[in-house]
Amino acid sequence: MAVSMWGMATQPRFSTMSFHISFRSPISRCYASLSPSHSERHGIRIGLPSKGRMSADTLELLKDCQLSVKQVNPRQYVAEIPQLPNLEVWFQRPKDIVRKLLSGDLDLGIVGLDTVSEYGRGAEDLILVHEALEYGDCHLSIAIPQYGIFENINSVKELAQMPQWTEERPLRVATGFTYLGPKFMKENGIKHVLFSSADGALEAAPAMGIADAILDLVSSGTTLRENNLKEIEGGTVLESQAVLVASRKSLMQRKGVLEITHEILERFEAHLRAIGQFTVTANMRGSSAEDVAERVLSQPSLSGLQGPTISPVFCKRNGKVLPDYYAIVICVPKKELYKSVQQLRAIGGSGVLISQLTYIFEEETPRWRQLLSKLGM
Ligand SMILES: Nc1ncnc2c1ncn2[C@@H]1O[C@H](COP(=O)(O)OP(=O)(O)OP(=O)(O)O)[C@@H](O)[C@H]1O
Ligand SMILES: O=P(O)(O)OC[C@H]1O[C@H](OP(=O)(O)OP(=O)(O)O)[C@H](O)[C@@H]1O
Ligand SMILES: [Mg+2]
Repeated sequence: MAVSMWGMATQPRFSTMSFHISFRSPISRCYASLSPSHSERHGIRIGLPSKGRMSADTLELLKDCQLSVKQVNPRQYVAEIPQLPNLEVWFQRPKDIVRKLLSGDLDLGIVGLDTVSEYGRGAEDLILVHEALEYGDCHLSIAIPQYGIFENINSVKELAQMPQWTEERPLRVATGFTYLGPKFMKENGIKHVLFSSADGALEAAPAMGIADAILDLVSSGTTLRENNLKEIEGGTVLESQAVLVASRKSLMQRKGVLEITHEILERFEAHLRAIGQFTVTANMRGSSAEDVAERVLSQPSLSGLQGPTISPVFCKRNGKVLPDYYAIVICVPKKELYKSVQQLRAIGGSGVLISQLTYIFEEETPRWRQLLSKLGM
């Protein structure tokens, strides 16, 4: 057995093949005996991270989508979203959200893709409804020391080819990702690896002599740098960000889950599309709406998502109602904002008003189609 597991402290050795974490934790089994099982309960449940770096951003995303969570106090693990009265919110640790989706104790959840991949272990019952909620960005990566025998090692290939690793003395990797780690090594044909399960401050393991390398989440890279570790080419196991995940069984069988998922998905997509877009309105004189449109469209930063929308603003002159000037409305990406204002001014625009967009609803939610097709509908 090339890839195997060793315990860091007093844990016994495990081989990867025989190392299986039960999806149903003792806690969820205990809940199951106390509360109605998957088929018996009627409420629809979403699991949200109870703590950690995903927690605040998740609540903020929901709030931005007008789905504010009403939680009586931070230690209460059940809450509600008044806009979605049929939905129960349960605050759980990210890994428990995935475990409870699999055990049928939750229907929907928001966690990092890393957590879904590690604790979901490719289970068919888990469906990614939205795979890019645009926060919680990080990647799961192998890191090795910058010094000593690793000084000139810069890729996974070079790491694997080091003569130091043998069956008797394998490469020791400390990680909390005891499913994804061995899987990655196997897929990359890396022999003579021994994984140890550990959580928290993994970056200290090489300097302490406990491991040769680590496999952990990286976002800014500061922790690696501060501990004289480096990432290597080909060593990224997974790119991760927050995702909306659902139980296939719940979507297909539990009344109302599909409808609630549709509403949440529509709001998420419309909101995320709107982030970074502004509506810009301005006034412009011109002989006709077409004349104004031509001037607007001659500028590269003013073409908008669709449009521009140009409406006549009327006034009464000598008893006659006539178009006096035109109001222009366009959508502009945040990074183009100032350029757009300059271009509007250059073509005679005045009174430029800018407001942030909350939602952009398209005719159809692309991910909804994808979800239905994943469900075979
Ligand atoms: N730099 C980062 N380190 C760890 N996780 C990150 C980072 N950046 C984003 N994340 C995301 O945040 C998620 C939750 O991380 P967090 O450390 O808050 O909780 P946790 O690790 O599950 O809790 P605990 O460490 O107490 O077990 C990760 O699964 C990942 O998706
Ligand atoms: O690339 P960086 O921005 O430096 O972030 C990476 C670090 O953040 C996480 O630890 P966390 O803060 O969650 O502490 P933990 O080890 O207790 O989980 C992760 O396990 C890394 O150690
Ligand atoms: Mg952590």
